[in-house]
Amino acid sequence: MLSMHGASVGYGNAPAVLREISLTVRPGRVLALTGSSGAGKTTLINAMAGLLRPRDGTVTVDGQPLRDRDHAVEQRIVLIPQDNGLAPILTAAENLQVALVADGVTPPGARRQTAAMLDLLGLAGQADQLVEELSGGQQQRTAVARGLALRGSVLLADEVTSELDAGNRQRVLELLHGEARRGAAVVFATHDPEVAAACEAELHLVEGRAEIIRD
Ligand SMILES: Nc1ncnc2c1ncn2[C@@H]1O[C@H](COP(=O)(O)OP(=O)(O)OP(=O)(O)O)[C@@H](O)[C@H]1O
Repeated sequence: MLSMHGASVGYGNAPAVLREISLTVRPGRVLALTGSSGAGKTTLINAMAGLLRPRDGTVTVDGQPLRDRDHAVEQRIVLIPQDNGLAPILTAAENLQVALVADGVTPPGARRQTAAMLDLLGLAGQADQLVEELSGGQQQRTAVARGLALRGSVLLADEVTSELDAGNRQRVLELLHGEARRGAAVVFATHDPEVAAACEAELHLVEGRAEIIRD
């Protein structure tokens, strides 16, 4: 269980972007994180991913303070970042295989799981293409495929449908809900009100504070 208690998060000496944030990310649910551009969605996701340490308050995972990104990875907190985080000079398939092997999957197992996951995202034909040669939406789906393949206990998805057409957006949304049904706690930052409305819970960021819209 990932929780924040009274957390303030910011960069350098600038005033905090987020103040007194308290939330719990529950297994089995998709929490939509909404707010206008610059409201702090990525900042909040990065704090939950262990990439940013709160100035005040705490981020805890199963009751233990989250130390850093390595600790988050150990706790199976998977991040699909806004800029996709893929290695551009590897193929789509290699990006998944490298992540799976690093996670302890055998190479043949990683190849099988990669093929199945890329197929699920409609990318079977792009498996052997370099990421830098894929379209923005194909890269975004590759990043989603990699994030899903890692089967996290917490899945943090930062604006992962922004470049997708309606059909693929729906497909990714269904897959994120599928992760929740598997038992993961899913957090999904989005600008899209329709996408947010399809999530069980919603947290809206405004002026550095978090308002619970649905819980
Ligand atoms: N690395 C950084 N250094 C300093 N300030 C930053 C950094 N990253 C973000 N910020 C600032 O933090 C605030 C929140 O940014 P953030 O990216 O979290 O918003 P967001 O809600 O994810 O926006 P968007 O929807 O446009 O992606 C902004 O004012 C931004 O300028």
